[in-house]
Amino acid sequence: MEIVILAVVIAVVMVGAIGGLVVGSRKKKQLPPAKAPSSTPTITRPPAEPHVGDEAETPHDEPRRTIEEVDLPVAEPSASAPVVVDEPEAPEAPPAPEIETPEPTAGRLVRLRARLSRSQNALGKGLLTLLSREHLDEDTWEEIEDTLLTADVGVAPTQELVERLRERVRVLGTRTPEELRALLREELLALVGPDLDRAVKTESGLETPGIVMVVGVNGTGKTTTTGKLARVLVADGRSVVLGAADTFRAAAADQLQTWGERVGARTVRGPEGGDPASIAFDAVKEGIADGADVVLIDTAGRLHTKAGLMDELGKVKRVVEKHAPLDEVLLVLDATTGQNGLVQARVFAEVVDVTGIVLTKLDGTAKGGIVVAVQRELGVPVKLVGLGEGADDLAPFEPEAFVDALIGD
Ligand SMILES: Nc1nc2c(ncn2[C@@H]2O[C@H](COP(=O)(O)OP(=O)(O)OP(=O)(O)O)[C@@H](O)[C@H]2O)c(=O)[nH]1
Repeated sequence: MEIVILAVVIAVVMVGAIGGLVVGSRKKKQLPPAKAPSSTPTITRPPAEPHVGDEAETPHDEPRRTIEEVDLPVAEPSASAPVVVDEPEAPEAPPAPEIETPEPTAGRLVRLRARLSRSQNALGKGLLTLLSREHLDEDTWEEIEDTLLTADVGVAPTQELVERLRERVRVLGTRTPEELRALLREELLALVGPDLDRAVKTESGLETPGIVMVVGVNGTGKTTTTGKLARVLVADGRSVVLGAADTFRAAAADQLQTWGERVGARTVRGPEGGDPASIAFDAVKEGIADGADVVLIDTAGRLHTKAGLMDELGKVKRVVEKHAPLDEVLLVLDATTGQNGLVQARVFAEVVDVTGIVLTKLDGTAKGGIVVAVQRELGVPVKLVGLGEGADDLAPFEPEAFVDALIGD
């Protein structure tokens, strides 16, 4: 019996102890949060990377906050953390080139006449001064002749001009400056050839586009001229395809393409060092497929003395003509090279039937007389003149405006 009583007492004590424990633990959970001791670090928003001008430290009088009072820090991309972007950003496309509106071609030579000032001073003004002398003796006529030769007019045209001037001055007798100017104008104009057909032929008259090929020795300005001509045509409302058959000079195709993009003209090009004839062929094919008005083919610069290169040019022409006949073969001559240009002209004309001449860099020379000489040499008219490096510095050649620019106002 005593044992039973003892067991009951132990049981009661144990139940009481367990109950107290449970209650105690519940009480602990319900306790208000203990105030954090001052040594406990508070979790605050991680300090942002300091910027120039930021305070170096958090102000000390700012009340400390407990963990419950602090908002979770908003995740901020740090310099070291990888930035996760939902969608990979597409690489930025290069901006589409802006299509330019080229200047109208009419009257360009008049606008650019100041660029002929070097020829004007050497040729036009020089002649007027000499002709205005009171006594036109043999020495003076010789000086007049020299002036013409120095300006690259060429021997035969110079002699013809001097003959005519002598005759007319003699008939005129006393001369006023106005009369002399008019006389010189007339004679220079007759020499330049006011009646030659100088239109760049870009209309084939067939279903196919007009085809123009641009040829010449190195560095005369073929690519630049092809680009400028594309602008002239676009300004006149024509659609143009460019053929970059200059596969010799690495940058030529890029250069041509840039010219084309500026006026919205497509460029057909091939691999560097590729076959120029096949690129020219493809360009015309593309022009036909596109229904373009004109295909302009730029060719590599080649020395007229290299037979292999000249044969290649003949091949380009023949291959293009499998599509349709060429409407225009423009020979680009650098006006500053003077008489050497005439030799080039002769050889190119033999190989590819040059139909028109482009005289470039007339802005940088006193030798404007080359216009006369080269036409005489080839029997082919100067159709365009380059008067600067600007995009619209290529002008249709107008004999009147040219002579007026030479002799000044
Ligand atoms: N001042 C002046 N410079 C010009 C004229 N035409 C072309 N040029 C410059 O002449 C240089 C040669 O021109 P390009 O068009 O590259 O010559 P290219 O004949 O195609 O040269 P290659 O392909 O190497 O034979 C460039 O710096 C042009 O800007 C012009 O009328 N006046």
